[in-house]
Parts: sequence; C-alpha cells; structure tokens
Amino acid sequence: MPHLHISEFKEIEFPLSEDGVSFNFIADNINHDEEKLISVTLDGDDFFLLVKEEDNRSLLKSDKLTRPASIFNVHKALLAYAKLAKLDIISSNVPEQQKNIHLEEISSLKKVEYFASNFKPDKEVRIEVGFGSGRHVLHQAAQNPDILFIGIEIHRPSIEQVLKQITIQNLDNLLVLDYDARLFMELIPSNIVGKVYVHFPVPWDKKPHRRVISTSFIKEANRVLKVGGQLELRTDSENYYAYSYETFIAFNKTILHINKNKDIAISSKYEDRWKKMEKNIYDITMINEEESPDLSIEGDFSFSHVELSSQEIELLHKQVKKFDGGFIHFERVYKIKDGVMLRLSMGSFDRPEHLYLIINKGVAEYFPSLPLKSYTNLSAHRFLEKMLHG
Ligand SMILES: C[S@@+](CC[C@H](N)C(=O)[O-])C[C@H]1O[C@@H](n2cnc3c(N)ncnc32)[C@H](O)[C@@H]1O
Repeated sequence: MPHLHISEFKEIEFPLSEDGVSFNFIADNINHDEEKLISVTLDGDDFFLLVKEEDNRSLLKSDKLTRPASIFNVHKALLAYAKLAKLDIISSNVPEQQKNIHLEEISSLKKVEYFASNFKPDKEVRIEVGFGSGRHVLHQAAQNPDILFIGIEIHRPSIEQVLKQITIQNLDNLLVLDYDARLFMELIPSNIVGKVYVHFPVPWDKKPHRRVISTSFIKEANRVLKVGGQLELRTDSENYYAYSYETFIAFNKTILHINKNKDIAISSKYEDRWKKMEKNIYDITMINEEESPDLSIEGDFSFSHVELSSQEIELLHKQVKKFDGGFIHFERVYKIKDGVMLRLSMGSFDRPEHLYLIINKGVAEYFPSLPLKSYTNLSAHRFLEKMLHG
C-alpha cells in the first residue's frame, strides 16, 4: 500500500489543485482526532487520502474504502499533497518519477461501475472469484480467446501480479475487478454466464458470514448462469465442502456433481500446496437448467431533506440498526466544513457494503458513489432515509 511517513501533517487551504490533482476538503474524525480524510479528485476518480497521527510522526496513505482503480493515481495524489503542504517526508514507498506502466495503461482493470451501468457483453462470460495468483484464470483466458473472463479479487498484490501478466501475454479477454465478489454477482445480467469458478475459497471456519458460498450467492449464480452453465466450487477443506453441500442441496431443485481428487487442466498455487500435503480435494459443480427472468430492481438512492441536527447525527456513532434482512452500522463520524460525514456499513449481513454519506445543510449524499443497486441496499437506504428524517 503506497504511503508517506511525515514528521508532521500540515493542512492546506482547501480547495486547491496541483499537477492535475484536486484536493477538495478535509474531514476530521470526531471521535478519534488522530484520523483525518482528504478528498481527492483525479482523472474523474474521487477518493480519500487517510492521515493518521502516530507517535512522533504522521502517516499519509490511501483510504481502503475509496481506493482508486489505478495505484498510480494514489502515488500522484500523495506526492502532490506533500508538495503543496511542504511536508517533511521521513520515509516513503512511492516512486518519485516512474509511472507504473502496467497499471496506468492497462484497460483490463475495471471499476465496479463499468459492470453496473449497461454491461452487455457480446460473448459468453466466465467469472473467477478470488483468483489469487491468477494461474487458473490466466490459463483459461489464453485457451479461450472467444470467451470474456472476469477475475474478481480483493487482494491488491494478486491483482497487480495478474495485470502484469495480462500485459505480458497480451490478453484482451480478461477483465479484472477489485471488489467483493458476493456483491458483484448482483449486478450481472441474467443468463449470460457460462461458468463461475470458486477455487479454494477461504474457509472462514470462525467467521462463516464471510464465506463466498451462501444461499444468496448460489441464488445469484443460478440467475446469471445460462441454461447448462455451471458453478464450480473446488476446496481442500472437508468442513467447507460439507457446509457448501448442505447449502446447495437445501434448494428445492438443483443438479449437483460431486468429485473427489479430480485433476483439472491447471493446478493453482494453493492446489499444488495441498497436493504436496496429500490433502483431498473436493469439487461441487452445480448445473443451472432454467432460464431466469431479467434483472430489474426498482428504486433509487435519493434523500429528502434531513431533519436531524448535526448533534443528533454525531450521536449515531457506533450504533447498529437492524431491519428485516439487513442492518446499518454507523462506524465513524467526521466533521467537514459545513456538515457531517458518516462512514457506514449497510445492507445484508453476509454481503455488507461500506460507504460514506455526506450531510451538508440538510442535503444528504452518498460519497463518492452510490451504493450498489441491490434489494437489500435499497431497503437499507429507505431505512436510513427514514432515520435521518427524524
Ligand atoms: C485461498 S485463496 C485461493 C486463490 C486461488 N483461487 C487459488 O486457487 O490459488 C482465496 C482468494 O480469494 C480471495 N477472496 C476472498 N474473499 C473474496 C471475496 N468476497 N471476493 C473476491 N475475492 C475474495 C482472497 O483474497 C484470496 O486471494
């Protein structure tokens, strides 16, 4: 993660621009005065830089929630802020000059909005969830040039490694997305996907709500799969296999194929490790045999005038509100020039969305972008809208 360690953080006069980077405003965490967020706009991307006061020094880095697709833009913003505020840099892992060509020029790395707005591919789509080292998805994309692959991962170093390989191998049929795959499935149009690969997902034995395989994931997979399309789960964990089998078989109608120690065309890094340890490998393949209705979700994320006062909003800090099928957690509260900013997690328990909400003179807006249009997010929004109305 790119960062600068500085002897002391200094504020600039907001708004101010440098080298094509706009610094719009600063948000101070009300409950933890060692944390601030700086709003940045660069190349049409809105994101935050995070300032953290540490013992005898400060840290400036990108905020995880709003991290832009290109790491080069984070580098540029960090250096521009340091220059404007005349920061004394103690240590840094940001290259001063050199651009990361792979990341800047790559068109394979997509933001989730690319898929949310009118994604209508003209070929079959295959999705790999949590591609890790990328061995499997890169192999598949090279072998099947007529199929569009979407690789989804949340581990940034793995993403960067695969982006480099896409450039080196000159692949134009592999798109990469840094996003939670469980939320992503809700965006994809119905009946367009040939295969969904979930290979060696983290078993999360102690936090089962974080598992990729769940009733709602299987439901969405069935919807996006074409007739004859397959969801392929491969795991070395007997416990995860048993949990998944139970989850799949609970559906009223389903076709499952079970395999033990089946070899597939390419062995991933994890698979090699388990094979060396002589662990068993389990496959559950679910075959979809029904055409699904088109994806259509009604509703929007607008707010009416906010009636709660700033003080009342500040008191929401750490509160968790539950509604039928979901929740809203008011994680952090920030003071901004003319109002308040909240960091929220909201939506369904197994696939929550993390986002910011700015409330300025009675006008509330999600920042920097709207939540994903899912049924639960819309219910959470309606619940929030009512709460802010008082
Ligand atoms: C155990 S690794 C397996 C990687 C690869 N499939 C393989 O077989 O080598 C699991 C990967 O899934 C990713 N992951 C976990 N939860 C995810 C989610 N909700 N959405 C996308 N990726 C996820 C992790 O970052 C990790 O790289």
